[in-house]
Amino acid sequence: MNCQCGDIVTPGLLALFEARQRLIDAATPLNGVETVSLEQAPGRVLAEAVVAPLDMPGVDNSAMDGYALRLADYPSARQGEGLPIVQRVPAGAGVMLLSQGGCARIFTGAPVPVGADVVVPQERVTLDHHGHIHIEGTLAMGANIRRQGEETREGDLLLAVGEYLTPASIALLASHGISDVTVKRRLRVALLSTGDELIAPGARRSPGQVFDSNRAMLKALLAQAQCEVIDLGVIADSPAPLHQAFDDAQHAADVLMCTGGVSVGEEDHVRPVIEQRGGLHFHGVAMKPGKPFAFGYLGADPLAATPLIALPGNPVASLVGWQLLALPFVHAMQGRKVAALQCYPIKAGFAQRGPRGRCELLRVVVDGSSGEPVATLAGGQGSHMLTAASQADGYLMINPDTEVTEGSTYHYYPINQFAA
Ligand SMILES: Nc1nc2c(c(=O)[nH]1)N[C@H]1C(S)=C(S)[C@@H](COP(=O)(O)OP(=O)(O)OC[C@H]3O[C@@H](n4cnc5c(N)ncnc54)[C@H](O)[C@@H]3O)O[C@H]1N2
Ligand code: MOO
Repeated sequence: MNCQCGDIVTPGLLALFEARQRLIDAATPLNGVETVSLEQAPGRVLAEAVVAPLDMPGVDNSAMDGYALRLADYPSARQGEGLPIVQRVPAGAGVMLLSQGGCARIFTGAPVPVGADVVVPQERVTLDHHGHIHIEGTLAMGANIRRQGEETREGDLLLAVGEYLTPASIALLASHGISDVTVKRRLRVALLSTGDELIAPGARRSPGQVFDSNRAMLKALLAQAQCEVIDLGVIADSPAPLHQAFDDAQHAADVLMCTGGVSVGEEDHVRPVIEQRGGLHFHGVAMKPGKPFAFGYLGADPLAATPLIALPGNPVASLVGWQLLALPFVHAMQGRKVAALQCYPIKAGFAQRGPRGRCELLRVVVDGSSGEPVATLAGGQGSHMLTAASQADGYLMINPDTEVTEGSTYHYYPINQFAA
């Protein structure tokens, strides 16, 4: 499905998906690499391709607890006197040779003795008082044998450069005996909040003060994205401390991320300071929430400069700006393949006035209990309201100047796609 939203937007604002693409295109993948153990590897990005050092499985082995035999001996096991059990092969045993005229008791994962060409599960076998096996039903050549190299052959590509290491890919590496991998080094992100009203969670709040929830959220999101965070704390709403903090970040980090002070009021100093220390690629995206998002750089030469992402202060605007715009940029910087956005059509269980000149991401919960899934609002939709954002299953994307009518279908973006 084409996960887009309308691009006829308020003049001066960049269309959401164009902004996303410009961020991805502007990212320069990291060069540094490091070797880490599999325990440290989940979530990291492969810097070197991994090829299979050996065949998988290593030998022909049984897929069932049962009996290994020659298919040629099947008639006597079916109708005649049965087949004597001449061997026992537990998992971990070496490769044996099947004695003539007999079968081997075998267990799942154990090497199939040379000479046996079929394994019959024990549920289809009865034992007579001589200890011979008798088989129910038919047998096919090779049944229940997992062949050496049927999954991978020595030298096959297991994982390509740029793969993000999931628990399943870690298991794939471990199953091939690989204990460490070469990954991209972590992206160093300097993070700061701006705002004279901000205080730390845990402090006592006076009227007019606001707890700095954005920095807590962004630290969690950056950690989830495997970034190393350089926490520059809260910076006052005035140009001099911002200059100082940007200067520190420019030399210590791969990317600077800040939140707040990026809108148009005279207390919003982020944009002018960026312009004095480098420049802006764009400022203002046709999305609701998240409109004042800015992407710029610190340094004279845009190609050698430190990229800067300025997220809006309103907490949900900051969250959505991270998920749709900053995260793909981080992935591209990490040398990771940037996944296409996932969305699918879903019915709205409510009506509401549509957004003006911006794509709106409504925070919704999805109820599938009556058969067809229906999206309802997760709570208040103000961009300062974290309650709905914390409860939402996903976003319903509403095109600019489009009303939401109950029973109509809209693009739904599950939130869990932004977790990895
Ligand atoms: N005249 C206009 N005013 C505003 C516009 C506009 O286009 N014209 N845009 C609005 C939109 S949309 C947003 S979003 C906000 C974003 O403004 P800023 O990025 O400059 O953010 P602040 O003004 O600093 O703060 C806005 C709001 O968010 C709270 N905040 C800020 N930082 C944090 C933090 N770290 N943790 C929690 N909450 C934070 C702050 O206290 C304010 O309530 O601008 C609109 N205004
Ligand atoms: O974009 Mo603002 O984020 O609407 O509140």
